[in-house]
Amino acid sequence: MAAPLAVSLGDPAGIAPEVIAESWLRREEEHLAPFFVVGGAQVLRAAANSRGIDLPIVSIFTPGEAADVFGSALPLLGGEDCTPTFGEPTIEGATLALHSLTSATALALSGEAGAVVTGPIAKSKLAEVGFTQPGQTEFLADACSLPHEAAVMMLAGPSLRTVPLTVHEALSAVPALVTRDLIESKARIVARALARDFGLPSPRIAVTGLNPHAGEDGRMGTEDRDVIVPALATLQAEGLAVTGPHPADALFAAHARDGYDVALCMYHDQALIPIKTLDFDQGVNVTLGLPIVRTSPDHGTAFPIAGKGVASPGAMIAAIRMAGECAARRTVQKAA
Ligand SMILES: NC(=O)c1ccc[n+]([C@@H]2O[C@H](COP(=O)([O-])OP(=O)(O)OC[C@H]3O[C@@H](n4cnc5c(N)ncnc54)[C@H](O)[C@@H]3O)[C@@H](O)[C@H]2O)c1
Ligand SMILES: N[C@H](C(=O)O)[C@H](O)COP(=O)(O)O
Repeated sequence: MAAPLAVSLGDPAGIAPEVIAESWLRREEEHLAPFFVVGGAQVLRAAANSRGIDLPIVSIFTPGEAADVFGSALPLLGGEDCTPTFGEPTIEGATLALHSLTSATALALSGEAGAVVTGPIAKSKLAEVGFTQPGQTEFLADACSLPHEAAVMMLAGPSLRTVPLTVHEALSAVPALVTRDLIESKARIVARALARDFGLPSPRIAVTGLNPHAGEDGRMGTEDRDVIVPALATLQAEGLAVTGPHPADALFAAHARDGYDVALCMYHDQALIPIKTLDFDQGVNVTLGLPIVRTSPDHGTAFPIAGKGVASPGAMIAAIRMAGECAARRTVQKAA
């Protein structure tokens, strides 16, 4: 049995508290592994109330107590809290979000938690309280003493998996960042992770072109011909099932998606638009390459709809489910 999952609160002014509450409410029908939340009791209660949920919360003092509580109440670890201000992010709330993320990550690293599921944070708000990384992915890399490039973001839904080669970078900076080394290193991490955590021993990796029509033989940009093609040749020589560079505009059609297990895309929106178009309410942001399991819903804080009872809990439920599945698989692997 894997250890319970640690769920970080996310920005308390966003929708994370309410979708976490809804996830606990649906724990049986959604077959969710036991989880506990780190901090934010009054925020969670207020968020639940905004959806008409009378949320039973029980404080636990160690993660090990979570499983016994989970069937009748939401286990909560840690007493840090803040005043609920739905839709209005505050410094107090950002501080709580950062402390919750830090504690949840530490519990996963110690093995007391089987995984960390991160509630969405607002990067710009967290930067005001000392968060220096581009996102939670890089925060987790630092916590695991890994270089940022070793932590690979994958978005996974029922229809599609995508990985952005470059992530939170200005579009103008992307062409220079598309290098053979980055393509080769991320493809290797993806291949290893899909074998380890997703039961795909030889995953088919479709790599997109950077330019329209994958450069049209160099007539619309040369990165595809001069950078991506050689990188793929190197990976193919190593035995990885990589193909491309594929024209990105046709790669996400239903018939095309049957031909690969994951699409390695050149930049953030090239990877995230299709997954959030096809599977928004079931999309999971999973970090590959870490010694711990980390997932997050594909959405953000959604401040404008926080506390209004309209946020879908689907992606948070999917993130918790995937974390439980990956944690259970790693527990079996360790025991073997
Ligand atoms: N997992 C994460 O930590 C994560 C993911 C994406 C964005 N963010 C952060 O969140 C903040 C807002 O980002 P954004 O506006 O680009 O993205 P967002 O996902 O917060 O919102 C995009 C749109 O989707 C809607 N939406 C989001 N989640 C929804 C849900 N569960 N149900 C119904 N509608 C939903 C929002 O109302 C909005 O219209 C930013 O600071 C960004 O950095 C965090
Ligand atoms: N790029 C992610 C998305 O749009 O879903 C989001 O910003 C989360 O990134 P981190 O998990 O690195 O914070």
